[in-house]
Amino acid sequence: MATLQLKQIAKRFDDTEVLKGIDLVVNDREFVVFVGPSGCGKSTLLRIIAGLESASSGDLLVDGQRINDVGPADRGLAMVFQSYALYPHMTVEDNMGFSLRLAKVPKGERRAKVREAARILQLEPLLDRKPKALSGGQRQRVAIGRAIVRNPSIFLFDEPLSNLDAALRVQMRIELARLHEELDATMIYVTHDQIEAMTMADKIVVLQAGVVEQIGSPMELYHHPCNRFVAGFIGSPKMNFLPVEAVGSDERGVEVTLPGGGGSVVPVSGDGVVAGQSLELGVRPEHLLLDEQGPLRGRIEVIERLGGQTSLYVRMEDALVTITADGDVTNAVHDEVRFGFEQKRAHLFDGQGLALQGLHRHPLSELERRDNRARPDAGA
Ligand SMILES: Nc1ncnc2c1ncn2[C@@H]1O[C@H](COP(=O)(O)OP(=O)(O)OP(=O)(O)O)[C@@H](O)[C@H]1O
Repeated sequence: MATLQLKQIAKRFDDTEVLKGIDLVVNDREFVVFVGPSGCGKSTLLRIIAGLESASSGDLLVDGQRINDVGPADRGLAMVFQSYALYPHMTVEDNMGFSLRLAKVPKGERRAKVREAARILQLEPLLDRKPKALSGGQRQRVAIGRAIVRNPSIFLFDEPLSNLDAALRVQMRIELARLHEELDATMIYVTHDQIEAMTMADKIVVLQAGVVEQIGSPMELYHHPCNRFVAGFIGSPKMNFLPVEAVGSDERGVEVTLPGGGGSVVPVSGDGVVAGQSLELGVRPEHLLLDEQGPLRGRIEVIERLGGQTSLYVRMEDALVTITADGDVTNAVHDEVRFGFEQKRAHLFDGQGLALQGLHRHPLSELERRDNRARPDAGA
């Protein structure tokens, strides 16, 4: 059992406040990913959890016990770093067993634990090798093995895949997901890569400038981003944003004037919206649809064919939008195209960048329901 709770964690380096009161619950066996742009404070937050950095204020609790003053070695956590930090003169087996040797674990027991971790990570044939005779992915697995042998209550990963090439990152992502299943452990994972966050997390924590922007399951964040930042950060290719003007609102939603003069009703709550108000329409590339009758128009600037699907980059009057189309779409660069969008999948953001609340929410999965119950702040 390991539940981690952060209460109002803040961190200052001299005059700079890099974490501004973080509240978070990481439930037992959850895979939680901290994601956000460079410098948002995610590594600092992980290092505070690990005990490598102290919080300026706030409380950290593991299973209800305050651990702020407990040293890093005694927190029952194990951290895997981006730089693998393996000892070059030691074999894989000795690298993996090193912390156990320091802890004076008897040799037989040490060997058994290392062998078991090597089995889980498929490193058995490599136990006698030195790190320099390993590939990047194999070194990273050894670094993970070093954490596994310590049988931590919580695993902490700090961008562990960023030194690997794209293909290996995909493979390691799958292995980490499998590892999470097999070990049934609580894991906290830091990345700036929203695809890693989407594919691995039970729960994503989106950070920006030391503040939590939103916490939710991957699909919760995809369907219901609470603001423009989260909407633009989660999802690939990125969400498109278009300036629109409110005409009015009723029970169907908010009616807006689109760029080019067409109109549309977006099924979101119009509370507080006044006629003439400037808003932003957010539509994901996969929800923009080529349609000769569509209310939007532009000229294709670039076409990216990925095989199964094609990205069209379309220049509108004052925006460049991305449309995800069929792989076999026959359009060419410079074509004028018309397109529309799925209204029920569109978002509207006010002048502060806050999302107007959707009238028709997608049904939550069982996981999301459980997740929301566990979060006292998760009302809507
Ligand atoms: N020891 C330190 N002294 C002063 N400032 C620091 C220190 N460590 C981090 N910072 C600052 O704190 C902020 C957050 O850093 P942090 O490394 O947590 O960001 P991050 O989100 O992990 O970014 P990245 O993805 O680039 O690693 C940055 O502005 C950084 O410059």
